[in-house]
Amino acid sequence: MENIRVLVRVRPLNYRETHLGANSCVTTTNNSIILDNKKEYNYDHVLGINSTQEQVFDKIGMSTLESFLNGLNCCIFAYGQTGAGKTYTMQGKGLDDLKNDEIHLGLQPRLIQKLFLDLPKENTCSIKCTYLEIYNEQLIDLLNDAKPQTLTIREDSKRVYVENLTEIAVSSYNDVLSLLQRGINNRHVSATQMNLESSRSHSVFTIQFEQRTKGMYTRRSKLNFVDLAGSERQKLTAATGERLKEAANINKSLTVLGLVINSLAENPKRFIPYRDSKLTFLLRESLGGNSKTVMIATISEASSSFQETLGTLKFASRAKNIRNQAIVNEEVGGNLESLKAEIKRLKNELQQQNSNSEIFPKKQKEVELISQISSLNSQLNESELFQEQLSKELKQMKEYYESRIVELEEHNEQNNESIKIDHSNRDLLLQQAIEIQRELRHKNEILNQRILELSQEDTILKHRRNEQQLIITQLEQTLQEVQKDKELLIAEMENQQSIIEKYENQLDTFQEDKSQQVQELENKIAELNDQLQLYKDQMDTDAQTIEFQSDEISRLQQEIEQIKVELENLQSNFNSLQEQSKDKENLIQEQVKELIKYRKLSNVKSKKFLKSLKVLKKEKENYHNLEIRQLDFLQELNQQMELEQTIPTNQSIQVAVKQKFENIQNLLNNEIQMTMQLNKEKENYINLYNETQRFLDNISKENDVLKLELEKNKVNKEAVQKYMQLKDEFMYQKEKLGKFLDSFDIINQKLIMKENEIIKLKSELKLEQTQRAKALEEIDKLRTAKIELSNTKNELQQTIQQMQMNIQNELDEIKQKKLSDNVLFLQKANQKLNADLSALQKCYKQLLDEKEIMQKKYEEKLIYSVDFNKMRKDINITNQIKEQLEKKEKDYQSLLKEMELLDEFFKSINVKRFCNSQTLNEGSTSEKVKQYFQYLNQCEQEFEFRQYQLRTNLQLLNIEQASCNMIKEENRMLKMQLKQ
Ligand SMILES: Nc1ncnc2c1ncn2[C@@H]1O[C@H](COP(=O)(O)OP(=O)(O)OP(=O)(O)O)[C@@H](O)[C@H]1O
Repeated sequence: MENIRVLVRVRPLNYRETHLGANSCVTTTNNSIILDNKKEYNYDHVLGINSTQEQVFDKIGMSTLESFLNGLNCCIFAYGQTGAGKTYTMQGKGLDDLKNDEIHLGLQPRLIQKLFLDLPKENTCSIKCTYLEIYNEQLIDLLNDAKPQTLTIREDSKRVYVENLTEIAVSSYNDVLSLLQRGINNRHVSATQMNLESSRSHSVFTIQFEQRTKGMYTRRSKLNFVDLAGSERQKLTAATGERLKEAANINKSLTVLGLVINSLAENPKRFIPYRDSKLTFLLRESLGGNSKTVMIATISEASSSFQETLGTLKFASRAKNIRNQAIVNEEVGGNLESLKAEIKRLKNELQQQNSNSEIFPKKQKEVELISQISSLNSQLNESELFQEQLSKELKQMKEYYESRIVELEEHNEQNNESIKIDHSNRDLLLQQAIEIQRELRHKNEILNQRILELSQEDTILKHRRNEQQLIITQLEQTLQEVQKDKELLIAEMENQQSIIEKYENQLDTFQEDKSQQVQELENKIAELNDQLQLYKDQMDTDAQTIEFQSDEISRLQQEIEQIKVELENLQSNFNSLQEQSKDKENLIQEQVKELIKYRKLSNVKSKKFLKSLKVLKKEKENYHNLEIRQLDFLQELNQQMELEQTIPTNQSIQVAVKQKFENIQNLLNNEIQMTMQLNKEKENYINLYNETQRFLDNISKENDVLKLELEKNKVNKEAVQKYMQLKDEFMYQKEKLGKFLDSFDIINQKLIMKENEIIKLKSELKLEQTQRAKALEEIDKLRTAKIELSNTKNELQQTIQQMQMNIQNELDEIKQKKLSDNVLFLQKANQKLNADLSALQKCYKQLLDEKEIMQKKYEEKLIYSVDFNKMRKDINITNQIKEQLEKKEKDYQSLLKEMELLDEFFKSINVKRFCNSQTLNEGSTSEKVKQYFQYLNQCEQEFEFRQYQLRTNLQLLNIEQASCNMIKEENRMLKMQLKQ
């Protein structure tokens, strides 16, 4: 019996407590705590605020591990106020996110790490883990990610267990760590005012350790790590709603735990209310049962938590008084019922496994099944060997007893013979024979019984062997199914791998295509960009030209405007000139009228002129000169006319001027005619001459005017020319403008076309860009898909690798380590067995030799009793003899009496002989007495000789017995070796 060990750990003030102005209210020594109220509490271990995780492991981890490995059930549970450091002490910090710092590594991972380091080298053990939590009085499997279902606690004659709880076989520290992380992630944790990551449930992580010791002995031990939810005051935690319900349930189960601990501490024999809560029911063995239990009580040094600390310390003190009795859980394997139960359990597991789609546990189950099958196989092999050994033993014993019977028969016969031979000693021999016969009968009975027992054992063993064979075939079938499953899985995996490879190839080709497409698109885009650039450049130059041309247009428009203004001016000038020419026309008309008047007047005057012709004759020369001058003037006029005709003037002016000049010419012709007439009338016309002179003066004046007019006309002509030039220029510019406008339109159209093209290209580009974006998206998607695929592939590969590793490692390690290694082990064992077998064979040979010797002996002895039946017959005969002997016994009895009488007589005779010898010596002996004495002496010698013979026979028997014992010992040794 051993008390629960208690370790108290004090947590330093945290930020919140410091912030709220709390002080330390705890003083610690190595194994005591002194509170502010000066009360001292003593425990097995006390760790102060500066304690490390390593110290916790050193204090309780090492010893617990040692006990656990030695086959004792162990339990470590952490109790304390919420936020006092239970989880920190048990698990450590950051265990759930793989960032675990070595320093903060808790007791649990440290112990597991050490466990795998300390495991026995021979592959004779298996480790399984379970992880559950009790949340709101419901049991939840933390290792079953698929469907969180509540579990039920069951109890059988041996143990309390949780039905359908996931058990996972582990082979390394990392395996356990990942299970822990898996469970921690599934656990109910919430933030409360007291702790940001407060455990809202009690968690129980169990490691089951099974170790096969020598032969068929199996040690099974369990190690529970119980991280209790924190005891808390609702006021302090300010819990409401769901948190309040959780807190109520936590406090309720902790109260029951307290009651159980109180009851156990006070009187463990009275009723203990284990069943009042799931926690206490589950931990029944750890509290007052078959377990080495350690309690870790965590407290805060804060004065604000004084009441909670006091409560925890009192609780720990009570727990310290609980006494447990841990025993090594070792049992002999190979029990048929247990094997059957195991097979049933395995079948159930297999069924469960089949219904379970998860590959990993399936594999584990498979591995477990294989290992269990192999262990069953080995057990069966062992039992077979054992059976073989037993049958050998039986055979040997049979042989031995047969030989013994023969020997005894021989003895009997010898005795009988000796009885026959020596009638005189027959009574003695008869007695010996009776004894030997009795012994023989007894031994025979024993032998028969043993034979019966052995045959019964044999039938049982055969039956058992058949059953085991059946189990093995069933298991082999299961194994085959499992292997088929495995093959199917492998095929599926290979299929998946090929699909993945196919996908990968497709992806690669698709990627290549896409990258080619992208490349093409990029090239096209680059080309389009170049074209666009070119168009842009062209557009820029076009825009520049347009700008320039628009400048030019505006300049030309300005010029046109100016020309228009000038034209308007010219038009107005022209209009004024027209008006002037009209005026001149009127003037010429007036002059023509005047001329007509003047002609009338001259007609009138001609008469007068004729009269004065004579006067005129004189003046003829002058007139002739005048005529020449007039001709010159006419020529000049004609020239002017011609000139005027060449000048594109107003038609009406020209016509008017022409008419005027024609008129003037006609007039002049008329005048010439008239002059001619006047020549005749020259003299008459001298006056007229004067008048004409005046007229001519007038005409010269008019000519001057006309000259001026002509000059003016010249100016007009220049203006007209300029106008025409300007017009031409205008027309040219207009034409140019038109052309330019046409080209502008063409350019515009081109530009529009280009713009359309650009828009088209832009839309194409956009399309391409969207396509490209889509393609890029697709590529991205594909990349992500590829990454996902590659991740999946990697995962799958990892899973495959892991599975393969698991299969290889666990099939090659467990199957080939446990199976292969077991097989190896078995092979080794087989080799050993073979060696043993060869040794046995040698022994067997030896035994055979011995048997041969024995047989020889037997044969030798068969000379005496040919066979067992004969021997039996002999026995019957012996029995008959016995009967005879019994008859003779009576005679013998009477003889004995006679002997006694004789003895007495001998004694008396001896006395007498002594006396007589003395008397003989004295020379007074009769011859008859002497002879009688001689005979007696002979009988005595004979008797002694028989006695000696019997003694030697007895010694021989003892030697035989010793050799038998030796053989037995050897057999036992061999059996032991076989068992090993
Ligand atoms: N000995 C210690 N040294 C330093 N920090 C500690 C110690 N013990 C606990 N802590 C810190 O205190 C906080 C609360 O600890 P923890 O979660 O282990 O408390 P708990 O008792 O498990 O609480 P609950 O019952 O609410 O789950 C954590 O941040 C932890 O790191």
